[in-house]
Amino acid sequence: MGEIDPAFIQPNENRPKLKVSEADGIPLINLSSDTEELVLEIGQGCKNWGFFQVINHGVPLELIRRMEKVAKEFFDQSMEEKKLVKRDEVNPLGYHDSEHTKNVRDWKEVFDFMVEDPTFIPASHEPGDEEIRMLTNQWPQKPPEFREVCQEYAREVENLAYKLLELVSLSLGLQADRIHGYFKDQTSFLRLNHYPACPFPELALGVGRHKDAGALTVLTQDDVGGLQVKRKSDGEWIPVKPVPDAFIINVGDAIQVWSNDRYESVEHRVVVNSEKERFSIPFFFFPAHHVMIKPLEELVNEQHPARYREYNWGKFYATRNRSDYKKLDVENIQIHHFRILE
Ligand SMILES: O=C(O)CCC(=O)C(=O)O
Ligand SMILES: [Fe+2]
Repeated sequence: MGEIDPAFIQPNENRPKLKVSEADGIPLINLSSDTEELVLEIGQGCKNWGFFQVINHGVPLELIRRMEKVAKEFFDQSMEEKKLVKRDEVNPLGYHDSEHTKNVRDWKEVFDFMVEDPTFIPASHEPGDEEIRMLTNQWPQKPPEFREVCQEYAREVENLAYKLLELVSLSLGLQADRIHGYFKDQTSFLRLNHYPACPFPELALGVGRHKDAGALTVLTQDDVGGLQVKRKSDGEWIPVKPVPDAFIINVGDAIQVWSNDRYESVEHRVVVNSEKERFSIPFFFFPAHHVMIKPLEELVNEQHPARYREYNWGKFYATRNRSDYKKLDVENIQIHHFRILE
């Protein structure tokens, strides 16, 4: 490992400082507290950080262990084996190792699967193209229990995501189930991330700075650390401390728009290190492709005029994804493209 492939090199302004402050303000919330208290704490986490962690979340800990085990076993296999379930132009699901964030290659390999099988999404990002495509998962033969564990894990984390969605809705003064309907025929997916040790941790990132596009992300990480969040108060990159058995939750762009900017989708990134590999498993909670996203009426009034024009979720996501398969010279679509200027 002498030279780094230039595709991985971050532009100067995005390179990580490897010494970071130990500051910690990201709330840790005990989900077994009573609802009133939870709503308050979650509202504060969403408002102040866009991130919080939860414990006593109801996802069986032994299932998380089994999930971590099959993820590690899968990635430990030879490239030849992993490529048997490689993503391609036809099927974007399965294994891949060449994702780009903002046109720089991420130092990671991943395995993706949809929560609903099949899932329906727009065939292309082209605004005029109404064709719909059906996505189906592809599963590796090895390890043998991989598929079953992944599916069981997905159902449990999905339940947690709905519970969190209710709490977030209540914290915005909405009915608990106000946003539920948008997730019928959801386009949610799970990703297993493996960040190998990297000889150039000052030049590359596991995932470049980005915001999550969907509603919520529910992530489990191992004890290595590396996820950093851009602190709202001063723009500093703050590490999200690994807490055993906790899930890290963050608000995505869809919640920012639905909430009419009461909550913001916060930038984050993953730094890698030269000694340890790292594993993480995000669940991206995404609405159905046909959902039009716009500020919720209840949150629009004279003091808070609508800040966004409506946009179609499926097309937004298809456009965002256009640049992560191959390096493409396109601007990443962001919700600010739909912002209504005052
Ligand atoms: O691995 C992590 O901790 C976060 C990954 C992430 O932000 C993403 O995949 O969107
Ligand atoms: Fe993310």
